[in-house]
Amino acid sequence: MTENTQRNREAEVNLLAAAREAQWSAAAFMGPNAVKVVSPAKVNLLLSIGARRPDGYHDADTVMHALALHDTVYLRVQPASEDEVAQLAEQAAAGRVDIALGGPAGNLAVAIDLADRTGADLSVPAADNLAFKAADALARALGREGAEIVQLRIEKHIPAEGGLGGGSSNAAAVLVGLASQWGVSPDDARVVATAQALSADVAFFLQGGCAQLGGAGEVLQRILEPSRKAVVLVKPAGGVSTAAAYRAFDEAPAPVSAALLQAAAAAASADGVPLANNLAFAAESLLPELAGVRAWLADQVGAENVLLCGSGSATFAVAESFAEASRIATAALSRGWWARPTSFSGLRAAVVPGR
Ligand SMILES: C[C@@](CO)(OP(=O)(O)O)[C@H](O)COP(=O)(O)OP(=O)(O)OC[C@H]1O[C@@H](n2ccc(N)nc2=O)[C@H](O)[C@@H]1O
Ligand SMILES: Nc1ncnc2c1ncn2[C@@H]1O[C@H](COP(=O)(O)OP(=O)(O)O)[C@@H](O)[C@H]1O
Repeated sequence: MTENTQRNREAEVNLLAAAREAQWSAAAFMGPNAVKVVSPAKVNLLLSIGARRPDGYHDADTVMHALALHDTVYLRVQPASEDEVAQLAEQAAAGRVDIALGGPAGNLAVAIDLADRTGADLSVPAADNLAFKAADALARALGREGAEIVQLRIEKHIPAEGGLGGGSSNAAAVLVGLASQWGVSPDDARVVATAQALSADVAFFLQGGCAQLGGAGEVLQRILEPSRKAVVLVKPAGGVSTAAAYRAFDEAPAPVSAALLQAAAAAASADGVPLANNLAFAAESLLPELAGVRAWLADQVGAENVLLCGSGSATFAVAESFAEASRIATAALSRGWWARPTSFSGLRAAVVPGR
């Protein structure tokens, strides 16, 4: 190969890399076909798991609260020809691109760029991403049979397997983003039913703020006044799988006391809800380091209440102020844990207006 041919080949490769990069750049997500969607984290102020049902799920009475900590989902929808989608399907089947095919007629091609900013380097194949499952389910629910390409860029600040609901929140963000692109209200009954069918946490993120949910955790019961307090989150390196936590729970189920449930039911605002989580014991049996995190947080000056986030592995403490939350987070980081100061918020999965 001559020096010139070599240089041309390198230039070609660089151009290809630049074109690929440009496809995911911020500019690619501007314009009428694109939206930016905020995708918040949650904690469960109350998580009261009950009996295992015949369908394998458990009854759940929970009060969830959105946090200011959030992922950002950029979403672009492009009409395409059937040939284009068929070509993408062929390339995906050959393993050349990571694109998932969904919709009622395999007509929806979904490409996902997951940019993990939590330091964990999360990697999920497009077909397994909850964001794809949401796009697929909504396209089916709305009977959208036309060929379309959906491009998603998910900037993750919420650590996975933390009990912070990041994946579910991304799914809710995709429902809301696609609904806006497809001319449907986010409160449309088909969007709500799709969220509920996906999971309890997805259903919550359509509502956001502070809410009490029943059923298996997907049935909205009532809305509570959100808290304005600061929160510190601490998570050790390991995660807890939600399904594994529920399995461990079944080996030693212990109910939340009736008095506590009554106090939660009587609370009109988030600040009046007593903290409780009867999945915590099961999660600690799976990841014993969690007991150490809990004890350490409870010892910190300025940390008022300490509780495991859902099925773990993050733990939260309500802090006296954002400054206190930041100070505790810094101390936790120096112990090698992931930690963030944040606050309770009234956020829900919602399109950011005016872009
Ligand atoms: C525990 C909670 C608290 O909000 O969430 P995380 O803390 O994991 O985020 C929820 O109950 C989780 O909700 P979500 O994460 O949406 O669960 P799903 O994907 O529907 O279920 C994952 C698995 O958990 C088990 N599961 C979930 C919910 C439920 N009420 N009973 C169950 O037994 C099932 O084994 C299921 O296969
Ligand atoms: N968009 C996504 N973001 C994070 N995790 C996802 C996503 N899609 C699928 N997952 C998978 O779901 C698992 C649990 O994710 P997540 O919802 O963040 O945890 P949790 O239920 O503990 O809050 C991850 O380990 C990952 O494999």
